[in-house]
Amino acid sequence: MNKTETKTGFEKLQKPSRMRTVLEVEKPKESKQTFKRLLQYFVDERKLLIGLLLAVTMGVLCNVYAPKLQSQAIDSITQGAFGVLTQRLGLMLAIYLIYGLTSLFQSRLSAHLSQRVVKTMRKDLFDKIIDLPIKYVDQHAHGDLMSRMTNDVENISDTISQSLSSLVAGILTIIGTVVMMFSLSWQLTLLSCTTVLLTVLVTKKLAGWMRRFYRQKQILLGRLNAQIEEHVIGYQTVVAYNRQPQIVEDFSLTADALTKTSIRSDILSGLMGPAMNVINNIGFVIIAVCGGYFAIHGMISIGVISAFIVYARQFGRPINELAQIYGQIETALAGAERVFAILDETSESSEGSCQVPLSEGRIQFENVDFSYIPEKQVLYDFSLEIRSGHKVALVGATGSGKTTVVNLLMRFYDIDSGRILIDGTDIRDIERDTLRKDIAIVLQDTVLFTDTIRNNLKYSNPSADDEQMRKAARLSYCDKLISQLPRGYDTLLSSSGNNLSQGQRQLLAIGRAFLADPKILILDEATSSVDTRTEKHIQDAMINLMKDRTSLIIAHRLSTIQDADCIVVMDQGRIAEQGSHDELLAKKGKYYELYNTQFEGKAI
Ligand SMILES: Nc1ncnc2c1ncn2[C@@H]1O[C@H](COP(=O)(O)OP(=O)(O)OP(=O)(O)O)[C@@H](O)[C@H]1O
Repeated sequence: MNKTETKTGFEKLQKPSRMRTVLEVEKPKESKQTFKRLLQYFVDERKLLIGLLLAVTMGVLCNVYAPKLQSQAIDSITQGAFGVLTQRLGLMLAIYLIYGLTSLFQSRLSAHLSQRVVKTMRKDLFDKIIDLPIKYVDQHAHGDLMSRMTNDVENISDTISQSLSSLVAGILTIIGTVVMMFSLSWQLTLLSCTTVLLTVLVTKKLAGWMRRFYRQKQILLGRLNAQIEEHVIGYQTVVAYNRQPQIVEDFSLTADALTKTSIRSDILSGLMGPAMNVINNIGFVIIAVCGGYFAIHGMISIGVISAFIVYARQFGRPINELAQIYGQIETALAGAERVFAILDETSESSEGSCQVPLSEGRIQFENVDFSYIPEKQVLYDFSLEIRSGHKVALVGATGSGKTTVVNLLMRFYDIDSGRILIDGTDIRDIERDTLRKDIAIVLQDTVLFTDTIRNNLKYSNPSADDEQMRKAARLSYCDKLISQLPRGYDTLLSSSGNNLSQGQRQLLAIGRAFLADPKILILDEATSSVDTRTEKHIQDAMINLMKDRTSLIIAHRLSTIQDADCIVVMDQGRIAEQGSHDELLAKKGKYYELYNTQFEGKAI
């Protein structure tokens, strides 16, 4: 096997990419700390936890005491004490019955406990993801976030339900068994304990490796999910460019790496059982040889040897189980680390204490500098004043920073320096919710949800009544379109509105913005061509919507913004010029160039 073949699939896949940066940033945390945090989720369910611990303790007591009774029963046969024998057998029967009942309780309680912990964890995670700054979501593959929410949490849940009672029972059984063994023969007990040392060493080594592979496995699973998600969403583009073979190849590459890592991880967990068996058998040999020797020399009775053989098995089984559980817990901890890494991200704070609704909708950008990533500045010394009720258009080549201006006004990102004021108040002093309540945004990539048209329209204002909703639909020219649908406002949009055309979706988005009744309006003019009739409807709807509101339009076609109060021409993050359409044409500068380019039918 050459050197490359010895690498895991995971290592081979470590190609430079944006994902890689993300993966490398998340260094594993202290497992003790992760364990403590995971434990806290259980402590919060203390009633169930205490119930489970009681049931487990009861079961262990029964299990540990039964062999002693067995030893006494055997010795009573050799001594001919049949009264004692019947009594011991009766007691053993009662103990096994109680053991059966506690096992039943244990499995029920542990199922409830694990599912409740997982539910809380999923909720925390979802609340967090919903609250994360746009910046974080932008920089992380969505499939990976989903993978943490589903696979990692599921793994923690499986581990909890399978291992928690075994873990507690195992520890208690070992303690109880050692006490009982000591009460029978301290010499044999000490000899049996030599195997424990061996077990601990082997377990620690194997579990460490398992955890490493699990981490790799989950990262690859996250990447696989991200690939699937991207290609399902962008399926049309994939098919249009005949990229199916390429994406199948990319998918296979990740899937192969995942398979290799999974096989290695499975082999390791499979090794745990046989390794423990070997160690146990060594323990049996020690008891058989030394126990026989002690019995011949009259140091212990036959009953004690029989009890020791049961105890040795009882002692070995939880050690075996603990060894395997330790491996599982290690992998669950690796999953928990990935979950906690998201929980530890700083939420988008609502900062700013001002909750007073915007009064006029006057916007001022003052010497704003901004960069998404430190080494690449996007806006330079950007200053602009938009008076209340005015209509301002941002134009400029692609990548010149138009969308960025909007992102900053919405506080999706915070500026590096300068100020943005609305009605004279710095937007950092306004509570985010208050700020966003008075700003509506209509993007060219309209987002609709798999829900009824009614709920999609009311998304911006759930308390609006049907009358207001119909009025908004009328003003946004989508009432006709809705009336032609089989169930009108109750028509269910399938897969996020894919059963509507892009133009129709945009009309609904305008209707939604109407219902929000905002002071400030942001319009991202659609670049995609829709039929002329729909385009006219969209334009008329936008004109209606802009009436008496401060509007900021990201314009792609200069023909639609000639009546704007001010046109701002952006060039590489700076304002190149600004003024009315006529003023800018007269200047014969950048705008004039752009206008002529479009007039000649070329793209800007
Ligand atoms: N999330 C992001 N992270 C890093 N850089 C970004 C991000 N979004 C945009 N940029 C960069 O910022 C610059 C300005 O982008 P912006 O989207 O504001 O341009 P635009 O004028 O709106 O372009 P278009 O007309 O194509 O929509 C571009 O160089 C772009 O690569």
